[in-house]
Amino acid sequence: MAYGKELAAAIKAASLAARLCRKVQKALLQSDVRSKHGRNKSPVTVADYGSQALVSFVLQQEFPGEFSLVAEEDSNDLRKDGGGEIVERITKLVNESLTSDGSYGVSLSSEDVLKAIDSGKSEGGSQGRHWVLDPIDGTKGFVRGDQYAVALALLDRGNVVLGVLACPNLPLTSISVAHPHSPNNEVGCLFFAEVGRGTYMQLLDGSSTVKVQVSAVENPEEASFFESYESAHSMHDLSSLIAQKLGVKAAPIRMDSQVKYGALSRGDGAIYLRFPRNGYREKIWDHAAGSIVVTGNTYLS
Ligand SMILES: Nc1ncnc2c1ncn2[C@@H]1O[C@H](COP(=O)(O)O)[C@@H](OP(=O)(O)O)[C@H]1O
Ligand SMILES: [Mg+2]
Ligand SMILES: [Mg+2]
Ligand SMILES: [Mg+2]
Repeated sequence: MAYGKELAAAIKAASLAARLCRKVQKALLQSDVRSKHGRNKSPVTVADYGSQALVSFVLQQEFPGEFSLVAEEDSNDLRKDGGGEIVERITKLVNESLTSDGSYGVSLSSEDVLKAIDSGKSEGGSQGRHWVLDPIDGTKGFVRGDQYAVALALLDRGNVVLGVLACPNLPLTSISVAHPHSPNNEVGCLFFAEVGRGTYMQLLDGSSTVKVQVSAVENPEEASFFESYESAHSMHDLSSLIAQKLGVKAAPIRMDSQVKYGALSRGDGAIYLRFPRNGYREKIWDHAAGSIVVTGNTYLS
């Protein structure tokens, strides 16, 4: 495998981060949510920071020396007055995750954690290799108790060459309109794809790996479509108009985050419609991992 070592490290990092996120989501308190930017009220939680610190730390352990990470969060707000207590909580969470895994016999200081978060400040680019991370994609879903993903991808000379999507709340079985989710179904999937090698899904503990396929439906009348849960992220009235013009009959499946790409990659639905509002600029960490997971079987070698 051309990127075998990178893929194994990415799966490991994303799985550890997903475990941390699960724990925080279970115990979620309103005080865990910090308003990151006063202007757009994008939420960020201890889990977003903890996940980024963990992934960054694991990747740097696995690839010392050659390391570039483009990631969503930074430590600016944490370093402000009053951030100390939250940094301690993040540090505790990160250390608990590392201890439970047992592969890295270290304990990080608060400063180590802040540094790990800030190693995600690379500008990326079309030369060399860059990791791309969304430590929690769908923070709004995470806070609501819904869907979210840890999304990690690797760019090599400008191309996405591997992607991992850990989706702790996605049912193992299809969430299509035709197969409504039974409340007893087990949840927690991880999708991974490497260029030329196809897309696979496994449980979050790494077991039960299966190859997945996108939907074979060609007739829009039989297709269902995914869109953002948040109407502020994608214009629902426009997608409903387009779905109608396409002849799609099913109601939209609204879900947060790149979990939509994971669900698409295994054929739960056939279409993903996303229409950001005027002026919004998409970020690479919101699509890099999802894009290769959904197209992973396209150019099999
Ligand atoms: N006004 C906007 N328009 C489009 N996307 C937005 C947005 N505001 C935030 N987002 C992005 O939408 C992502 C969630 O995707 P989705 O809409 O599919 O649930 C968010 O990721 P984060 O939750 O990582 O910040 C965020 O980057
Ligand atoms: Mg965000
Ligand atoms: Mg995101
Ligand atoms: Mg995010």
